[in-house]
Amino acid sequence: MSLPDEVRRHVADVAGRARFVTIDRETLDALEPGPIPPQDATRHFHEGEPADVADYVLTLNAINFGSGWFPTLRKRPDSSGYWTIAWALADRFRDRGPWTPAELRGMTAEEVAGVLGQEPGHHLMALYAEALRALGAFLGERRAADVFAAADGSAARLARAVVDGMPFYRDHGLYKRAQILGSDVATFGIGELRDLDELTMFADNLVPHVLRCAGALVYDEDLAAAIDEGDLLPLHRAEHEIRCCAVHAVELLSARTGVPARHLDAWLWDAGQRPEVKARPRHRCRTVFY
Ligand SMILES: Nc1nc2c(c(CN[C@H]3C=C[C@H](O)[C@@H]3O)cn2[C@@H]2O[C@H](COP(=O)(O)O)[C@@H](O)[C@H]2O)c(=O)[nH]1
Repeated sequence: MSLPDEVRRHVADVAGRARFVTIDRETLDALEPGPIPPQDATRHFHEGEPADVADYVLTLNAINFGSGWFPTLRKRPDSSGYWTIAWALADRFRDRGPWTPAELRGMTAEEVAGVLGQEPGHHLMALYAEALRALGAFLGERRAADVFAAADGSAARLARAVVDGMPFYRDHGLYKRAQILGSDVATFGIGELRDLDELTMFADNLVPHVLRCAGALVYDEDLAAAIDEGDLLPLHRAEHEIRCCAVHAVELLSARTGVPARHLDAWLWDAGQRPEVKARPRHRCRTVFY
């Protein structure tokens, strides 16, 4: 079974017996997909040699997590947590190019903090350094382009490779970062992948929040109160139900509209950048998975 199919089966099972989250089918079935946003050429590194852009995509993906800590990060102007990290990394690639696998294997929290403009002692910097050291070990003497080529045109196979190769990708049942990697390889124009439409929605904390704001996901009273209070959720249980129900809801939306889940994800995630959506607290969980 392909990794995305494994996710589809898992989320349908969790959604079918969820205790804290329900999918409001009437609201979901009334949703009409919106536009996919254009690429951001300032805050993403698109302009380099293809091999360097490939290194950027994999390096960014390896640290594309930390949303549970984002309120404690120093943000760049008009930029969310993700965009702060993506932009700072893009500037590092502009100034000094990619890290070599050997440099990645020797990565320190101090160096990452320096690149990202954060406090060296911030816990997330230690996690990012650990993630980048694991990337360096996973690469060996390869470059990202070699990893993408080894996937032989399959986003599902690429996802399985990073899950097997790096512990921080083992977001079992959802595999958010492993799946968005293939989508980003396509988005950045650095590889042809033939099974992109097989990917599921990328289970972060923002897309479920957009669905909740739209009324398509309904949380039980205590869970909603905890989230609205800004409480950190423990990994799994209610947090896992939120992400699974969101992925399942997007699968239902994709089946009805014919729009691939990864495109629905891009529309919903972009909608989540709107101030009125950001003004309402979304769920926060301190994990390396998203
Ligand atoms: N579901 C989904 N989650 C996504 C993305 C992105 C950005 N990627 C796209 C952007 C342009 C390219 O097209 C990339 O594909 C980041 N995240 C997650 O969001 C969270 C942070 O959010 P905020 O606190 O607002 O920065 C964090 O867990 C981060 O991992 C996405 O696209 N979908």
